[in-house]
Amino acid sequence: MVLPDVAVSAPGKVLLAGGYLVLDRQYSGLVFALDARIHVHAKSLHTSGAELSEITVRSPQFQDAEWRYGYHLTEHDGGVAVTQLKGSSTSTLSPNIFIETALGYSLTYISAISDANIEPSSLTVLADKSYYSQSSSTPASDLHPPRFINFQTTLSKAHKTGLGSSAALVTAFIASVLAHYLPSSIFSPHTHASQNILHNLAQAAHCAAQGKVGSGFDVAAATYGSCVYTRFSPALLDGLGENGSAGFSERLKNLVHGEWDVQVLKQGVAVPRGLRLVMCDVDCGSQTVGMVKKVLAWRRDSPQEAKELWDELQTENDTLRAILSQLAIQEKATVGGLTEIEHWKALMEVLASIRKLIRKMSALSNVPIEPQSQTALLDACSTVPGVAGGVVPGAGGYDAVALLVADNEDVLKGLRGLLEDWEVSVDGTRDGENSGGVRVLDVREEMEGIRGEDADAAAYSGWIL
Ligand SMILES: Nc1ncnc2c1ncn2[C@@H]1O[C@H](COP(=O)(O)OP(=O)(O)O)[C@@H](O)[C@H]1O
Ligand SMILES: C[C@@](O)(CCOP(=O)(O)OP(=O)(O)O)CC(=O)O
Repeated sequence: MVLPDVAVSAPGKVLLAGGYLVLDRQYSGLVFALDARIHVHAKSLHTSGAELSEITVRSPQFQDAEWRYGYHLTEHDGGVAVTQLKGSSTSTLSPNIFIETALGYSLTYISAISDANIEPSSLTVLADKSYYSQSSSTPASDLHPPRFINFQTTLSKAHKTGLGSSAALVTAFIASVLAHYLPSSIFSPHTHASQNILHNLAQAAHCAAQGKVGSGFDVAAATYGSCVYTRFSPALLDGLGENGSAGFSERLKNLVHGEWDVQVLKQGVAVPRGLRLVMCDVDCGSQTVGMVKKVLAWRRDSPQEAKELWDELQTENDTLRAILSQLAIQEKATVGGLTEIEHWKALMEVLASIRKLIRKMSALSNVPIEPQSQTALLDACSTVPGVAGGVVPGAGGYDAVALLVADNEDVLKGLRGLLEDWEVSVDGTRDGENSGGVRVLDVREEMEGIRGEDADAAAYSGWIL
């Protein structure tokens, strides 16, 4: 049977409100998908016959980014095991744990639910520019710059901008493999039922590859798009075991088809017309390792203090969502009229109030969630005309700020002007040490999650072998 060429894309994310809180099912996170996407194209691989069971994955925007896998059904219902094959002249032996795990989980799921013949295939990963801070390989004067650029470095040397590349990659990759091997009556990225399957499978694979169970808001955004996210109980993944262990195939199928207590609310989540999200990447060698552990340790040690603060934060986060959604419904927020309406003031106030509570959490937990240099940056951005305010997104730290601004070019110009010579330094370090510039990323919010793409799209030509 001839299997179709397919392409699927998944968006990046920003957790605008609810960092840390979202780790607990009692609270939720307001997550926006971003229009920076990772695409995965899949097609049949016509081998010369030397290696029959082979799947090749390439990420051609990076140097040495080709991985070849052999695969076979294991004994005792252990699922489909994949093993990285020795490189050809162009392929690398350095593993890509996210791709390897996503491939093993997808093939195991396919073999558990169907008789599909897993023929050799070739997958190509293409990421939008904003995932990495590398300077573009195309001149700025180019009127029609290509969608995908050569990042001219290796994956391990590339400087990530924190948009959630591994979650978007794993989600798009699994969707692409399922869409390639399964008939569209069984899996199609647009149907709700398929999205639930994809979400569950991607969460399981992403946790396995990461070696930890986070809240999963990034995989939820990659699948469903912008939403209010209440996490799944981590216990759901208990007992799944490793790919290849006896009975893994059945356990994975049951997990993916089972009831998940995750909650994804899309209604009432919007950025109104006339407003937009802006992400700024801070190029600062910050050390954020261990921040989650430290915040959770503070919460364990001071449960009452933490509960009061988190409840207050949740209320403000809900208010932020409500203001945005009311504005979206009213659609009064035209570019010219926006600053006049009452909601604009309310939006500024709620962002300021969220920041105040986050700074309180920073102080109480002694974790630099909104460190002083980010306070200075956010304060300065908030003085630019047309900027309602901003926050440190996700876990916070020195890496990024997210702003809500009137959607027009003058505001962006104002911001770029401010940031041109701005330097953020890790608090307590000397000038120039551990410091870096700030860049407005070319991304904005987007409502949609996983998306089937045209496999023959012109943007892919030249990248697919
Ligand atoms: N474009 C890509 N091509 C291939 N692998 C990728 C790509 N983007 C991300 N990955 C995989 O995801 C890993 C990065 O994941 P991680 O460090 O968790 O970053 P993030 O916070 O962006 O998710 C990479 O080491 C690689 O395995
Ligand atoms: C602390 C958190 O609630 C949010 C972290 O959000 P980030 O967006 O900072 O995450 P990474 O992209 O994984 O670095 C942890 C979680 O929800 O898993």
